[in-house]
Amino acid sequence: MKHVLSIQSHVVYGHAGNSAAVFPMRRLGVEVWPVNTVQFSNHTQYGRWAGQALESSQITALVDGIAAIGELQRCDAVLSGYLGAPEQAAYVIEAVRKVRAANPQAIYLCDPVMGHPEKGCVVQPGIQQYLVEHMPAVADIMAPNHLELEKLAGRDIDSLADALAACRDLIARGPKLVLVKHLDYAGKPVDQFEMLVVSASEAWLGRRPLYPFDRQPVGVGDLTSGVFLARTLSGDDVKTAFEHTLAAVDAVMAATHAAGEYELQLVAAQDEIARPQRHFDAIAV
Ligand SMILES: Nc1ncnc2c1ncn2[C@@H]1O[C@H](COP(=O)(O)OP(=O)(O)O)[C@@H](O)[C@H]1O
Ligand SMILES: Cc1ncc(COP(=O)(O)O)c(C=O)c1O
Ligand SMILES: [Mg+2]
Repeated sequence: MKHVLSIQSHVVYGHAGNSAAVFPMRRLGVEVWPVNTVQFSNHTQYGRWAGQALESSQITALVDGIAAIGELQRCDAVLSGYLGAPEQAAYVIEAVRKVRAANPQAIYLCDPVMGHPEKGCVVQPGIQQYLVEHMPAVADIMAPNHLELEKLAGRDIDSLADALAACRDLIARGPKLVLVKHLDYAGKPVDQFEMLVVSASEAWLGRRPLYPFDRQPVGVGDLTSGVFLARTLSGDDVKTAFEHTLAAVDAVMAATHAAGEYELQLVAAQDEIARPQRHFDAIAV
């Protein structure tokens, strides 16, 4: 059994952050230790929410608590996502350091959630800058969306070639692998949703259907990075983990669209998260 320390948001209603990633990872056979950076009534794209951020030092206190019962060396990976305050980022790095000290094989997947003002994804000021400056040197895997890759690269990405170059530049700064959870550029097939995964020696493009939602569901990125990490820990190579992620996330999006729902239908689609019926071949690029 693999164990993931997952440091992300918690929403009471619906699915984003840990509330989008923990159940799928468990459904994929991975044990998850959730640390909640915020506890909100609902995700921020509703435009209003109740709740608050966790005191930053609690991240260290909770990790120390696991070490104190002698279990931290069982941690195989740290996953971080939505943060509630810029101060939390340094504590995430501290948690990674402690986990690696307890288990030198442990990996760190950083989903650099930066927010998207136009879409209504609200992230506190200062978080973006910290993620750009500090996380590439610490993370083994980074999982940006298109906008986050542009911020990490410090330039616009207008083509697949641009995206590949940005991923390779990012790899030169630290991570061994970059998963672009959402790629968007002029000329992309209009009815397809694209993802990309890049290492120093390989690059795969993935396509899955784009569904015509009235309101775009939230938490897709968090689901994507969680599934990819769970499959990677289970022993998949990069291509296999990527193809499983494409298919599992597609199954959730298809179920959500078919149900006419705004929140991700993770429970309804749970069997397909574990064993998707459709398969999407990754394309070598
Ligand atoms: N198959 C799909 N069909 C339609 N929309 C999708 C599909 N998959 C994801 N999306 C939407 O694409 C957007 C991706 O969000 P973005 O912020 O770019 O990245 P991420 O969620 O990866 O952080 C979300 O609004 C999500 O609802
Ligand atoms: C509380 C919370 N967590 C996480 C996210 C990130 O969601 P996504 O996976 O769509 O990037 C959001 C986006 O609005 C959010 O409000
Ligand atoms: Mg995201």
